[in-house]
Amino acid sequence: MTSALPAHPADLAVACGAALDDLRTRTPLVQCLTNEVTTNLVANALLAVGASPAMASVPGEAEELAGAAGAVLVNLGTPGPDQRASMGATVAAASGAGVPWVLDPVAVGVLAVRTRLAGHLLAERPAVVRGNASEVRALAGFVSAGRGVDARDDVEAAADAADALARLTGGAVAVSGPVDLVSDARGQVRLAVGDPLLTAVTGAGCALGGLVAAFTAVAPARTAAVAATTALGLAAERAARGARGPASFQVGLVDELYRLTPADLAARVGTAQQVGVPA
Ligand SMILES: Nc1ncnc2c1ncn2[C@@H]1O[C@H](COP(=O)(O)OP(=O)(O)O)[C@@H](O)[C@H]1O
Ligand SMILES: Cc1ncsc1CCOP(=O)(O)O
Repeated sequence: MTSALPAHPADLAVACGAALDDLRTRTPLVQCLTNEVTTNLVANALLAVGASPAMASVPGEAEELAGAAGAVLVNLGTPGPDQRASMGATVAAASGAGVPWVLDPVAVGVLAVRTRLAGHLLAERPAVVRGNASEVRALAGFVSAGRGVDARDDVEAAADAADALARLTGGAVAVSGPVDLVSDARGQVRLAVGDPLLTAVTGAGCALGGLVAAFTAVAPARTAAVAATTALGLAAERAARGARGPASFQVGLVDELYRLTPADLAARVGTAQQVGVPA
């Protein structure tokens, strides 16, 4: 982690732009234990912002790579036997080596095996938890309306859960939705950014988890969460303009992540931030 934690909204915008610049210069290795549905989109999103993705799930190799990576992503979307056997050692190796790791608790609260697994993994204190509102509520022990991988709770209904999780981990928690929320010990940031087409392709949330991980390699947790959320959201806004539907939108999304500049990102972080708690 390199940049200082920014205090003011304008400082946060500048820090996010600087983080994208750092990412493109340093091309950090991001070791991903992620699901088999969306792994290609996650890898391409990471490449598009300048990171170097590696999906190594085999027990032994997974933790070996985690200790040498710039950041680690653990996404619980399809936790098969290899991943279940390697996740604990992978996050322990990351924590032991001072490598930040991100937990994406896909469908936690809906399915028992991954809900238990997520509870164990939390003990290794992820730098960022990135989930939708239902997942964040469930992970924090709140009653959740989640069904499958999609949220059935509003982002604002997960605000207290996000704060509680952030206190537990000492890191940041990013709740995705129409207006995203990032919580850490210093408070909450709300970001009005993105396009509804993000909900029409599978893997937008997973790609966001990957991007958050990439940014944690070069920036503190809150800056990383805000930068990744805004990068994906801005790319989506631009991709939506030329899209004929979800498939061309997904192609355009990767193109727009690739074309994003630090100045673009800093400017959109500036305009995306919402002041005050919505009624
Ligand atoms: N209605 C919406 N309008 C604009 N952006 C959205 C909307 N819903 C979700 N997003 C964005 O889509 C991305 C994935 O969020 P989400 O769909 O909540 O994740 P998940 O796939 O984990 O359920 C985030 O960047 C979020 O900001
Ligand atoms: C459909 C599905 N099933 C298990 S993982 C997965 C992908 C979920 O991706 P996202 O929540 O990012 O759309």
